[in-house]
Amino acid sequence: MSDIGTGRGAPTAIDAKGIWKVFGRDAGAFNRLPLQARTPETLMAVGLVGAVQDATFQIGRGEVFAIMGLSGSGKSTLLRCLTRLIEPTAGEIAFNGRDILKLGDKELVDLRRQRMGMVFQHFALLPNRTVVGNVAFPLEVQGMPRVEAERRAMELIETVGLKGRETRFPAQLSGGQQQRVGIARSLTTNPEFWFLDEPFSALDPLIRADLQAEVLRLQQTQTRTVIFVTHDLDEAIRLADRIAIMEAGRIIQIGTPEELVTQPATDYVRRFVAKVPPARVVRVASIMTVEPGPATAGVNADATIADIAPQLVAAEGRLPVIDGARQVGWLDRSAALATLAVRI
Ligand SMILES: Nc1ncnc2c1ncn2[C@@H]1O[C@H](COP(=O)(O)OP(=O)(O)OP(=O)(O)O)[C@@H](O)[C@H]1O
Repeated sequence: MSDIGTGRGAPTAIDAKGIWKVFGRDAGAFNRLPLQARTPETLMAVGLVGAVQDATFQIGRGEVFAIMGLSGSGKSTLLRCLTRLIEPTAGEIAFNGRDILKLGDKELVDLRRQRMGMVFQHFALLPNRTVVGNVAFPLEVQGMPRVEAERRAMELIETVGLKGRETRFPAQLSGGQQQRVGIARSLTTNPEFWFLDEPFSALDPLIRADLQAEVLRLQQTQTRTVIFVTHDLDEAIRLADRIAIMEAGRIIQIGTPEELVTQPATDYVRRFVAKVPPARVVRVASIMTVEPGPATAGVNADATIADIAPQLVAAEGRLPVIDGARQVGWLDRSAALATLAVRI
């Protein structure tokens, strides 16, 4: 399988270690608790809520990383800790090796303005600015002359499919269009880190699918490190290289969609992924026979079995598997068809 885009093998962009976020009247009491006493039960006994508990993970540069779980499991709190919109109670967070919890206010503002883009469920557009005025705003804040900022804004407005609506005000747009403005605005500064918190959940299914496709398209043209929160497994599978599953403040498994479906760590994860058809997540590379050969055409090692269903229908026997321009193996047609038919 290719490492590009999966973040595997890529340098670590975000390194989070032992992150806790505790809410409560005396949240400071948490840091006075001995390490072994930092359990949900003890916290509850002293009137604290462990919204995020001991989260440790790395995200590779260029990786799309989803945080998912049921309502109240701590997804938004974790995302906000990563951007320091909420200060973690304990833990370490490094971006490209630099500890962001040690940044002063000005450095943090600079980091957010120059290298982070953020999109939230509620669009938070400026009501008195037009579409182009909203999208250009982050660049103007950075000091770019208005004409230049608006020129760059126009490019992004076109990218998100809002050309022709640039002089409208937010109130004159539908929810989906407003969210597109939010997406364009979050990208004007060409951020290295893109944080999205349930960006599409207020939208109807067709617009949602359009915007998901837009995110994938943008990711192919300008690779960035993307961290997004969703409670929609379908969305996570579609967009993410890896998914972190949270339950009651803890990350209980991190894996590719295929790993979560084929090797769920707990019953909770198993129930979460129970409805996912394996063919949607199992990749050709996982079930092929490794055997280099001379073929230059065949099925892509990185494709899912569902992706190659039309080729399976037409094929006989086995299909060459291609990675880049090389044949890396063979895919047995009946083994692949079994994935389509079977639940794991
Ligand atoms: N400011 C706060 N004060 C106290 N408790 C909070 C605060 N913010 C969040 N919590 C609690 O922390 C836990 C995690 O909340 P969070 O919003 O991160 O969950 P979530 O998984 O994003 O949920 P949802 O999908 O419903 O948005 C919840 O129990 C919530 O009640």
